Amino acid sequence: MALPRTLSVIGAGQMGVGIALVASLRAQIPKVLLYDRDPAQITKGLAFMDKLLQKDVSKGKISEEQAKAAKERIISVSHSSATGESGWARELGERGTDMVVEAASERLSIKENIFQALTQNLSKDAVLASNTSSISITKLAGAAVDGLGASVSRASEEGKACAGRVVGVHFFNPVPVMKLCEVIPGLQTSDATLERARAFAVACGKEVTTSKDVPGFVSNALLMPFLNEAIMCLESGTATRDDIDKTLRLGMGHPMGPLQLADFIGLDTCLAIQETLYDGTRDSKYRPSVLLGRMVDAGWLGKKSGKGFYDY
Ligand SMILES: NC(=O)c1ccc[n+]([C@@H]2O[C@H](COP(=O)([O-])OP(=O)(O)OC[C@H]3O[C@@H](n4cnc5c(N)ncnc54)[C@H](O)[C@@H]3O)[C@@H](O)[C@H]2O)c1
Repeated sequence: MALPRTLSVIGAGQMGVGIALVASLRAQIPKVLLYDRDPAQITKGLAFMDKLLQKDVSKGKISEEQAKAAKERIISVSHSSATGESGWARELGERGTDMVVEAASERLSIKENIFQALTQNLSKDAVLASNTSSISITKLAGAAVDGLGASVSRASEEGKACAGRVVGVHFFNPVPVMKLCEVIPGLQTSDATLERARAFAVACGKEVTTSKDVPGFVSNALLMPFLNEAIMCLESGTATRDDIDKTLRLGMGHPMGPLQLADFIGLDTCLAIQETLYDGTRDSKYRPSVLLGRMVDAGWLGKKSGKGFYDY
């Protein structure tokens, strides 16, 4: 199965940077374009990548040359280098993008706008993948068709072909370390797109599982209620932060406690996933804890902002 020659990663947060790195270092995609609407995120992301590559070199996992080649394959694209509202998408198209992995913030409206801009600017055969943790791939595929304009219906042949190239590729955090990629077909995803997504994940060094397009997919439909229960335990004073995390670490053998894990994922991302689970199922068991909402209101987003349940 052919791998992309030019991969574009949208969003240079903790996931986008990790995906760009494994695509370059492991899958050896010749060109990996990294775009974020916030140029500071790209600068921060590239510096973090350097640190990870140097760590691999010092441990003898890769050579200096491999690290240098991996770095050279990654090209940053920022708002300042692209003009107009969709200038970034035009630039990704002009540079020959044949696969995208969208890893922007977990908000439906953000992702819908991105997918619309992608169909307006990229070649018709480019695979459009999302790293979303919970948002419906079927919905994103619908948004991609809307990008073609009001005259193209979602059920027309053109609409079906466009939606058929949208797929979920859900990597885990930290991407260079975690061995799994969950692949999610939407209702419209073609078999060829699914195979290209799987081949890409395998080339990035991952084992692949497949989940149906349900809110949270398999992974977060199981993980998020667990994290939410831990936050509710803290909220109700059942135990302290340290005792909740210690219980799971030492009693159940988890590598980190649920509150620490929520901090690592990002509390805004956890809240967004829980809201998708709750809205998508209307099942009260998925209601996000009030404390989680308040922490996000306070801007305490976990490790990435320097404060969450722990200080960083
Ligand atoms: N954090 C995790 O553990 C984890 C795991 C698997 C999947 N995900 C998913 O990956 C995606 C990214 O998560 P993250 O943890 O990297 O978030 P993050 O907050 O670290 O990064 C998100 C990035 O998206 C950028 N962004 C926002 N809107 C944009 C736009 N319109 N165009 C371009 N860039 C935009 C932001 O500037 C930011 O750099 C989300 O969909 C999330 O659910 C996260």
